[in-house]
Amino acid sequence: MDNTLTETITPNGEGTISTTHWDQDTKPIPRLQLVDEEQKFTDVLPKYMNQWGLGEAGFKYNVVAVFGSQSTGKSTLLNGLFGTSFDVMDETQRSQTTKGIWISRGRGMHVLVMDVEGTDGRERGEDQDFERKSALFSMATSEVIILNLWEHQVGLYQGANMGLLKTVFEVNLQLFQHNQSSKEKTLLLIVIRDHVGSTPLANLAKTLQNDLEKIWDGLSKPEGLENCKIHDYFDFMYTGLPHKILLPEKFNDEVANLRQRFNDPNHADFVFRPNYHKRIPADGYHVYASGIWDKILTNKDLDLPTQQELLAQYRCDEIAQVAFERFASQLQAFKQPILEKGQTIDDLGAQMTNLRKEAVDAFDKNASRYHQGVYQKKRLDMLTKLHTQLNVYFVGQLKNLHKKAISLFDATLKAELKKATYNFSQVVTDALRTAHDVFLTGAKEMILDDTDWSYTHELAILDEEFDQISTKARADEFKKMSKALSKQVENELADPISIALNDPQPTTWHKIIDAYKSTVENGQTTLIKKAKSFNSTDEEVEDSLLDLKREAWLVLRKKVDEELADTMLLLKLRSQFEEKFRYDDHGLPRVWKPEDDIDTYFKHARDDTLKLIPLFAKIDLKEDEGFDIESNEDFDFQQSLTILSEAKQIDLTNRFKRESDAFYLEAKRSVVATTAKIPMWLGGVILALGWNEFMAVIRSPIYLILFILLIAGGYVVYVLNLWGPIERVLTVVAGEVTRIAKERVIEGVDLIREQQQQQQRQHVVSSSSGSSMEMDSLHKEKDKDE
Ligand SMILES: Nc1nc2c(ncn2[C@@H]2O[C@H](COP(=O)(O)OP(=O)(O)OP(=O)(O)O)[C@@H](O)[C@H]2O)c(=O)[nH]1
Repeated sequence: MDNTLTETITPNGEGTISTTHWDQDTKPIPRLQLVDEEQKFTDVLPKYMNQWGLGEAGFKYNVVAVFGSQSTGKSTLLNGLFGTSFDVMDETQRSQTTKGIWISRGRGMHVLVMDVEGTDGRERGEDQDFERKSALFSMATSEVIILNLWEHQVGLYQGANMGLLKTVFEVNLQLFQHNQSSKEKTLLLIVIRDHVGSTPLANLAKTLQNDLEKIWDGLSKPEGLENCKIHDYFDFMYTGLPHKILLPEKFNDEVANLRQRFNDPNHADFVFRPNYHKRIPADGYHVYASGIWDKILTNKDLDLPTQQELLAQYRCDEIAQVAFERFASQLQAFKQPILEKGQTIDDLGAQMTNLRKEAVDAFDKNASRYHQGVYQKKRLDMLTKLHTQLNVYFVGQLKNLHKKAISLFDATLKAELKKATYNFSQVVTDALRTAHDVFLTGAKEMILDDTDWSYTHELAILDEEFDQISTKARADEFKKMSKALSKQVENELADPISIALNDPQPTTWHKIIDAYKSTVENGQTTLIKKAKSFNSTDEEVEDSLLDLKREAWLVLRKKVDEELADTMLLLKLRSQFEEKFRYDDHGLPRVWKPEDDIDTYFKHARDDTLKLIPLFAKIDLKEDEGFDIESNEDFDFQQSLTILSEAKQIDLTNRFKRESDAFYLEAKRSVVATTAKIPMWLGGVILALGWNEFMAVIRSPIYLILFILLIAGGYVVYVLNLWGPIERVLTVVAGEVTRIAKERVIEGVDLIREQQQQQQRQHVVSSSSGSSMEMDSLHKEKDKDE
């Protein structure tokens, strides 16, 4: 059988089967016992629905059930009408054939056909229980009920068929008692079998209709439905069929005609009107039908609309679950690792939209056919569930966008600030714009419709971080600038301070202060220029200028301290002193003569030099009246003016005095040296006394050669500067000789002592016993020796 049957949609929106496509529907159509003799509902209906090609039919299928007394040719009629293969009674047995409820599909049409066990069955005796249950089930699940009647039973108001009809009406009222506004109708197609024709069908129909209304009126109706009419719930159609056995051909022709009413939507008496449809999507039919049967079995109130709602809830949940599982599996493979690695996913928003659309479409496709209230609610639930899942990605991506924007901002700032020239505030503005764009573009792209997702909080945090980064960058740049300015100040101040302090004068400090002022002025000009690019406020600039002044002053102090460190200061004093003491007014070195008054010179020079100590001791602002630098808790200007403490000054004075004394002595000694010359006569005496020795040397060639060698050797030693090595060699040799000589002397002394001890031992042995006097003398001698 072709399961992919095409359908046409009728103007009323319902699908129906295009008969031209059913030509190949010739294979046997499987049938299924829906409810068995044990009143158990089948588990395999979904499988059969698929086999019949109705699994995906949605609303495009119809259901018809047949009702009637046992062995009234119901199965025969259904097989003839729908091409089904329900069991037909064997003429020879005449026993009940249809047990329970059977179902199959009509050949060439999307119609579920139910063959219901005949009523009044001998096999069941008086048990009317199953009749009621099967009627209830058929009414709840079918659009059209075929009622099978023998012609001769028409008018027999008290007959078995009338009991059956009463049951049908009663159960129908039960189905709608809880939802009285519902006007779902069922078509009762009454087929009069073995219609001979002597009584026109119309007359039979009229009689039957009267009977039916009588039955209806006689029903005890539920509360609220007391005045309802039979036509509120039922439409009626009547048809007659000739005797099958006696007029088989006519019977077949009429059955074929009757089939048209089920098959041709354009037929005037087409039975499957949309308002009869139970609105149960084909994929939920088994759940619905089994649920109804379950309710019937457990004797619970069977309320059709509630059943439909329950079915909708069940099926919508099922459909949502399938759609969600598919969505979840797609989502799982959806680059989660990328987000975990801190990277961003391109087009995440578009991809999430697609995934969501796919899931919602899958849900809508099947679930939209169910109860609309339930469907809409479940759809919202599903969307919430999808959004919860997707929100994880939204939040993850937002976090990574945040990181991306921060690192971009940071990197851009760093790169731009490395350049030789830049305008800080411009650099920050540009970097901020770029980073913002990256974040906002990514964040906006991810916001899905119908969500309350927002990135404003993240954006606020991001802005705060941008602010922190730019503030830090600004502070760093300012620090760098201050450092550069300090360096500049240091360089500019170094020479003037050094020069001024090496040539101490009363104006020394004035010169230094002047240098400080001009340096600070230069620095301030630079600072004001740069501060503009930092968008600094006047207050900030003011503070920075003050800082610069203090900074520069500290640099000045540092340089002064270096220049006036103890050794440096003593050096300066000594050079000043030497200048005055050792050089004359023309700057030439003084050669002291005995007549020079060294004491006076020395005193003047020393006193003048010592006067410099108080000059160096404190920065003098006499000539710079009003010069001041605002102090703060870390900086005390007045205190910074003192260079040398009192104690230090005394210490330096003493140390310098000691050093200067040396110059005095040296001067005195140089006078003595120039005065103590060797007198001329002494040369004459030496010449006279050494004349003979000189002549002896000159005359003796040996002496002369030795003398010349001695002189030459001495010259070589002098020229090659060998006196040092020679001296060391001589020292080593002398040391060695001394050592050897000492050893020899010790050896000699030991030998003599040994000989003496031997002699004494011989003397003691020969006198065998000596007097104590002798022993004493011996001991004394030994002690003496020792
Ligand atoms: N007189 C008469 N007999 C018929 C007609 N149609 C079928 N039969 C016979 O009636 C007998 C019962 O036919 P079924 O089709 O089995 O009747 P049924 O109502 O399905 O029987 P159960 O399923 O047992 O209730 C068979 O022997 C048929 O040949 C008919 O139109 N007129």
